[in-house]
Amino acid sequence: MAQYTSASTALAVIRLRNPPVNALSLPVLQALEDGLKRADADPSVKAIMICGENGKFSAGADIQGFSLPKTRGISLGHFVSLIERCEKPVVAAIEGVALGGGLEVALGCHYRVAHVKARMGLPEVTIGLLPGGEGTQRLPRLIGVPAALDIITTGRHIPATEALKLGLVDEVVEENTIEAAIRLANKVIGQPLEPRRLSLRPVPKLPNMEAFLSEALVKLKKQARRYLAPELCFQAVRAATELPFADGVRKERELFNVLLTSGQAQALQYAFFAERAVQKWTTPHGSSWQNASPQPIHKAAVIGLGTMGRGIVTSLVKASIPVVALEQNLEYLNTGRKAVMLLLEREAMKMEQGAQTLDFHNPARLQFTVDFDALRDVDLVIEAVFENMPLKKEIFQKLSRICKPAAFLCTNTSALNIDEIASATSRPQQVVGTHFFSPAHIMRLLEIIYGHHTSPTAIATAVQLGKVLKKVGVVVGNCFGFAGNRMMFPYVEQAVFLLEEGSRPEAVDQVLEDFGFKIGPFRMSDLAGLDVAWRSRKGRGLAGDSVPPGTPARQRHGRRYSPLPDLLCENGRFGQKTGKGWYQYEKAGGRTAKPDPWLHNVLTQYRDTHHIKTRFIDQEEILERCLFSLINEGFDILAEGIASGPEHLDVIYIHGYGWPKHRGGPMFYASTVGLPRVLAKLQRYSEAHPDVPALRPSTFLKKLVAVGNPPLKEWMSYLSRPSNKL
Ligand SMILES: CC(C)(COP(=O)(O)OP(=O)(O)OC[C@H]1O[C@@H](n2cnc3c(N)ncnc32)[C@H](O)[C@@H]1OP(=O)(O)O)[C@@H](O)C(=O)NCCC(=O)NCCSC(=O)/C=C/CCCCCCCCCCCCC(=O)O
Repeated sequence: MAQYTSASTALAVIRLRNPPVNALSLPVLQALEDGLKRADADPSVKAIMICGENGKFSAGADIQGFSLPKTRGISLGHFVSLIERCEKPVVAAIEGVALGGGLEVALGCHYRVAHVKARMGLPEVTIGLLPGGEGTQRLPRLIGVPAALDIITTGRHIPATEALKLGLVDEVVEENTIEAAIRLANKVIGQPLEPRRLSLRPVPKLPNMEAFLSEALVKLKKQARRYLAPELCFQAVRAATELPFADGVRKERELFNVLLTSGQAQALQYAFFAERAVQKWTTPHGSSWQNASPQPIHKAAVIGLGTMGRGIVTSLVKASIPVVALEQNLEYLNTGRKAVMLLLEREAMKMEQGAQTLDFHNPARLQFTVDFDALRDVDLVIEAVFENMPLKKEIFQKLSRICKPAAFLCTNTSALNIDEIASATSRPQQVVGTHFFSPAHIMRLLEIIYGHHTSPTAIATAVQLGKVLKKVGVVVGNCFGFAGNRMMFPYVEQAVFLLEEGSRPEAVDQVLEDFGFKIGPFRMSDLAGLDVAWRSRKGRGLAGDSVPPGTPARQRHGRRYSPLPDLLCENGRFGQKTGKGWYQYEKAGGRTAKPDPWLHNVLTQYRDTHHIKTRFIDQEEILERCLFSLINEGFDILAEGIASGPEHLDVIYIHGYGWPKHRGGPMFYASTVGLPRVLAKLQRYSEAHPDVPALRPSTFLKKLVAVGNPPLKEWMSYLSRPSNKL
């Protein structure tokens, strides 16, 4: 828990010990206190060093423990103050990470020595909290308000070199941190400790403190979208500028308790563990890390340099994987090359700020070609051409002939059948879906889709590739739209139905943006381009010439259908790219959405033509119909074994679809609303709209309500058998 030893007669060593990251549990903190008291009482001890076991200082308070009743009333500040008040110099030896409560412990120490590879930070804001171990009061006193506010409100990790520049640490070493800390401890024995006690220091003044704080608050509020923690972090830091230390600490504790009981902290902590849970993937057939080893990818290829392909190439280059980028002709290749180079230059500039370099001018690292033969020696190919099954099959047939037998063949598709694509090859076991999200070099989600024949090794290799690309890879089964888009279809469908019934794009978007989405469904469709889904609907016989004559305008296959999106496309309104879609924009490619009187007129005429009685639709109905239909689909996906748990769907939505993280993801949100309420509302909406299957409650949801609304982590145990539609 925390081991007490002595490095020499004069030096006591307290080693935090709680693998894997030395999280601060109650036993760790108790042992820390015992160690301090023992060292204080021992006259032969002249200095104390605090370090962490296994090359990691500490990743902070044990996040699992926040909700436990036994931790109520426990103050980390008490332990940090004990360190600071120590009459013998205390030196922190920081290796690996010192995060959250870990860094607060280090701030209680009189001196800090860090290894050059160590990272420090106060990431509590990312789990819905604030640094509640007096960190909001000590850090501004040490490094000033602007830097402290940045670190506390963003939660970003600071590399040791930056920490040294900021004055967060006293020394950075390249070799043995423990020895360097011992040296420093021996050097400072006998020196006055008062100036080293941060609680006694004043907060450094700024000539324009009030203006600085007001501006920072405006910025934070703009980004927060109902996410409480950044603003409360701000208030705690402001308290440090206005109040004496002890009063600031009281304020910090008060704000911490508001966050702890807000529900947002619970959602964000759930999201933290969900992200880690999905990395331990399994499939209904029993494949998992346990029985599959990823193969190394020394060289990759990307086919197609459209928007997706460009982002994927950029991601691979950033991960130092040599890439062959292939296009169908020289004209497309040159356009693609220029676009990729631009992206890489931008990325290189960003990386330079963090003292990293990006080498992409070397042809051994990035090669552009129109020749499929250049793909002979690659270990993995990612095909990223547009969503056209015959084209994808033609490419996979070619790849099957040209690539070496061990090569993995990935398809970047957002909905198409992996098995059908794999059927074009002689190695379906090596075919896997890799659904990147646009922009692919920025968005963190990677949906990894296994087909009927995909081998565990191929899945493991794709998951490992995701890790190397710094993505969150979520393994799902094969069905139309996979997990993410399949849940998105009913959401967007409801949004359009709401327009038919009387609402407007701006009203629907506003409700969902107020809920916390980055952008509502109509702004999102305009951004993505309405033509993409139109092409898909035409391909599936839902729109255009392939619709059988005599089909009612607002019905397909006996279900309600809205031709409104088709109508927009027929008028050349493809969204931002054409300057018009559900909104109007300042120009083609413009970003500022303005309500469009043209659309409002079209909606009025449309309702008249189809004899739809317009009614006022309130915010509650907008929110529930959009979200509950999406969640309902999620329950079907779980029941079919397409995703292995609700956490998977939540991670997909947080990292791929702009779901507000402080609401934990759609399935977590459903659990907070209460499944009986979700079911009751779906039943009501379904009765009002019997021709909309997406509103018909899922059998699995009904079952969970019937068994008494169990907690989310128990849901999967109510499925009688793990099944998959494959
Ligand atoms: C950067 C990381 C540290 C490491 O990243 P990586 O190498 O990629 O590894 P991971 O897969 O992320 O993590 C490995 C495993 O470790 C688990 N983990 C990581 N951090 C914690 C943590 N802080 N608590 C619990 N468990 C943690 C992780 O789940 C993995 O487990 P598994 O292998 O999947 O099973 C990265 O992990 C990271 O960023 N971690 C989070 C850092 C963070 O957010 N820190 C802030 C924590 S909040 C805090 O410090 C708040 C302080 C203020 C007030 C506190 C008041 C309460 C005081 C005492 C309460 C003590 C409760 C005690 C309960 C008890 O005794 O039982």
